[in-house]
Amino acid sequence: MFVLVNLKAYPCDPVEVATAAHEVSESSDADVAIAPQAAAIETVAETGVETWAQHVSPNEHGSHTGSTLAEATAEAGATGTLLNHSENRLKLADIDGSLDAAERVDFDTVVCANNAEQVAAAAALGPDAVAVEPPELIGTGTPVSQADPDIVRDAVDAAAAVDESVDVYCGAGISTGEDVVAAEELGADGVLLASGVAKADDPQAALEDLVDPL
Ligand SMILES: O=C(CO)COP(=O)(O)O
Repeated sequence: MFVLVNLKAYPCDPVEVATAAHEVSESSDADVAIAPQAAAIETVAETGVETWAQHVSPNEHGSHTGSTLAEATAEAGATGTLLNHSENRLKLADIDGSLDAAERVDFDTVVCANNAEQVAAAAALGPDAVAVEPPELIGTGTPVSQADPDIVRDAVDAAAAVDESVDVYCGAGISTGEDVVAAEELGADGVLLASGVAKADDPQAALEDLVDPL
């Protein structure tokens, strides 16, 4: 299972979380990656953990003040990017443009979506993976696999109907190893989570618990 920890804009120590994630990834069957704030990509990548951007712009080098370029995040050490997170929704054309930008630097890509219909649309754009995250469950601690497992099943079917090669992750409310196993049993290839690790008193223990049953 792929475990992608999105640090959002939480006030955690990204290097502490990344160091723990690297250790847990090395000593378990899970692949754990961290998506920190853009400004922390370099220090996070230096820990050796797989490092992702939370977003990249469709823009290339040029007069684009405020843009987070795929090229800049790649130079800092990122190897993948989230796109269209529910807290940073994009227009369809911008998702497509950002996927092109990600392709320029050979990034892995995950396009987030709220439901199966959006998963199908996102899968049609050709990312490596889509992630279904019902916004109403984000940050609640109630996992989508428990609140409405059909959301995950339907997302898996919707992505496969469009493109079998697109992986499906699920997220929202995931914080325990039991939640990760439930996601796997529903057909997900990975999980996307945030507060269960970024807001934990002991991020290393939270990460160990997440991958323990895998
Ligand atoms: O938005 C999420 C991951 O990108 C999910 O957040 P939580 O894990 O805090 O519910």
